[in-house]
Amino acid sequence: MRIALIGYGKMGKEIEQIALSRGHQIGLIIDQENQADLHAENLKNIDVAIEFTNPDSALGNYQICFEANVPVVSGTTGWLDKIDLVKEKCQLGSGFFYASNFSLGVNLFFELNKKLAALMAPFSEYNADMEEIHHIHKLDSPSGTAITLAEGIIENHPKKTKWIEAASMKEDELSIFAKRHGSVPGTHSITWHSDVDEISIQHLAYSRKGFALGAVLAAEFMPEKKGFFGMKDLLKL
Ligand SMILES: NC(=O)c1ccc[n+]([C@@H]2O[C@H](COP(=O)([O-])OP(=O)(O)OC[C@H]3O[C@@H](n4cnc5c(N)ncnc54)[C@H](O)[C@@H]3O)[C@@H](O)[C@H]2O)c1
Ligand SMILES: O=C(O)C1=N[C@H](C(=O)O)CCC1
Repeated sequence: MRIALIGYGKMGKEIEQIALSRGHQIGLIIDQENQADLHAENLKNIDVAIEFTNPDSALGNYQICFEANVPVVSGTTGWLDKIDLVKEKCQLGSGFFYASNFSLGVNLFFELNKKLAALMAPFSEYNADMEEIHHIHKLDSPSGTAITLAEGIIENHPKKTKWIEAASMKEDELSIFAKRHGSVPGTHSITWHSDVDEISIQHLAYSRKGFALGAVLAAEFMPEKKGFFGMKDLLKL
């Protein structure tokens, strides 16, 4: 496959290594300095674009790819307030794959988190909170992964109706504590506390390799696809 990398930062470079090792070609690399090169002519022989930039640039990049009929895999977080615009484009025939976290381990963790929340539903003596830790360069907070985890709890626990990024004493609010340290690739923990004990689950990424491999597998899934896809479609979870 010929891949366009849009965003050649920490993730773009990691994805390049995995894509080359799986026999793909990188046909185009776009970063901030040459963003004007992202246009239909340069996308002509591209099978799929992989986009990891930032919350402000993502939607514009998707639109250019959609106009050029190139499917997009994106992991950029912090832009989901505009997701309806992307879904509308997908209904009109564009192809888009999104995951707040592309790693297999995190996607298994999403399922475990939902099951634990459902198990806790009848036991009001337990209350949950969440901690996420990432590197100091991360722009968005809480992480996209933390928001997906929070949504998994809210869907499966009748008392939780919203998340907040602060300590809350309200029973219906799930507290998320976002911390930024050094070069941490991504750690997410959920703890259910009672007066007598606690149960914690944690996912800790050792590096960005798991995210990058998931993004390349998503890219391999996308050529010729139309519609909006996610990790559930890829992993059949
Ligand atoms: N879904 C996942 O599994 C996953 C994993 C890691 C990171 N992320 C997300 O991916 C995004 C990128 O992460 P990163 O660690 O690679 O960040 P990064 O800052 O290292 O890289 C982003 C790159 O995008 C470039 N850029 C900025 N504006 C651009 C534009 N208009 N066009 C093209 N390139 C542009 C920057 O110059 C930079 O090189 C973030 O939103 C992060 O939260 C998601
Ligand atoms: O390094 C980042 O930035 C990460 N972003 C994603 C998120 O916001 O959840 C995935 C983990 C790494």
